[in-house]
Amino acid sequence: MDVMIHSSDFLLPSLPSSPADNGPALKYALIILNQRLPRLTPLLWQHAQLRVCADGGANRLFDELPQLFPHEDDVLAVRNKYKPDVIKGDMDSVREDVVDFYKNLGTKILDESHDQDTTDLHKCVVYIRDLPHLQNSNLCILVIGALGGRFDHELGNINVLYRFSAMRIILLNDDCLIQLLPSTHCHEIHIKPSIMGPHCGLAPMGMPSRNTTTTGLQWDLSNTEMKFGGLISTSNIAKGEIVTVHSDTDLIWTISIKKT
Ligand SMILES: Nc1ncnc2c1ncn2[C@@H]1O[C@H](COP(=O)(O)OP(=O)(O)OP(=O)(O)O)[C@@H](O)[C@H]1O
Ligand SMILES: Cc1ncc(C[n+]2csc(CCO)c2C)c(N)n1
Repeated sequence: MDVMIHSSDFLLPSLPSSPADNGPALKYALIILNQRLPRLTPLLWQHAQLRVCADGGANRLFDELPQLFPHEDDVLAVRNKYKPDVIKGDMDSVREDVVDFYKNLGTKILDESHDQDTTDLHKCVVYIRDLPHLQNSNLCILVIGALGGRFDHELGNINVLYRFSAMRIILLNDDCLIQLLPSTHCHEIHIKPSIMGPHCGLAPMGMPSRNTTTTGLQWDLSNTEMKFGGLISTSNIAKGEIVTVHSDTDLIWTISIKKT
């Protein structure tokens, strides 16, 4: 079975010119959801080649991004600099003045109000997935605003990880990140202890796992069964710089991000 390598290079001030630890050279896309912008936003924005706002996520960019630059008194200059490539969703939350502002800067506005069966995050992931110039590239989608807040939204956001399990998608805020580890691969997770960890967790959310094995954790699993209603791994500790995971089912992996 192939090994999938996971790095957290996107949390570094600048992306390394060659990928760390034999991992693939990844390109990043950023999706901004409708919750308070994390302090990490400017860093992730800088690393991304494509920036997409999900519906009301555009209000957050417009209203809150200037607040992340308190020493910059030209609010308009900040807004002009941080122009999203696309705003997509059912458009029931983004304000008209915000749409007009970004439309004038050249942002693509994609109104999918006819679709009331998929979430705005789902719609944005489909947009990125179907972009011809990004196909076959090693793309990782970073999603901010997905954790905390309304629990139905959180469930919907996690469900997107399962629906697009072949894509690399990472949900993150200032405190932690979460991602799916598909059972199609063995996983090697590279951890930079100066910026993340040690607290971490591993859980099957779709279906029980009959067999999960890990290395590099304080409480490793060895052909262990995990299920909701039984054992799941929370408040675990990543001991070193590499954690490996192998399981018969897709698992949710989470690790804390350090305050810098
Ligand atoms: N409180 C929240 N908690 C977690 N995620 C959220 C929350 N609010 C919004 N989101 C995320 O941001 C996206 C855009 O949210 P927005 O408020 O613009 O639209 P919505 O009408 O509430 O969402 P949707 O149309 O997807 O049901 C949502 O699809 C969801 O992924
Ligand atoms: C079983 C079921 N539950 C809820 C919704 C409603 N819904 C799901 S996603 C979404 C947001 C559209 O942007 C809305 C309104 C549905 N369609 N089907």
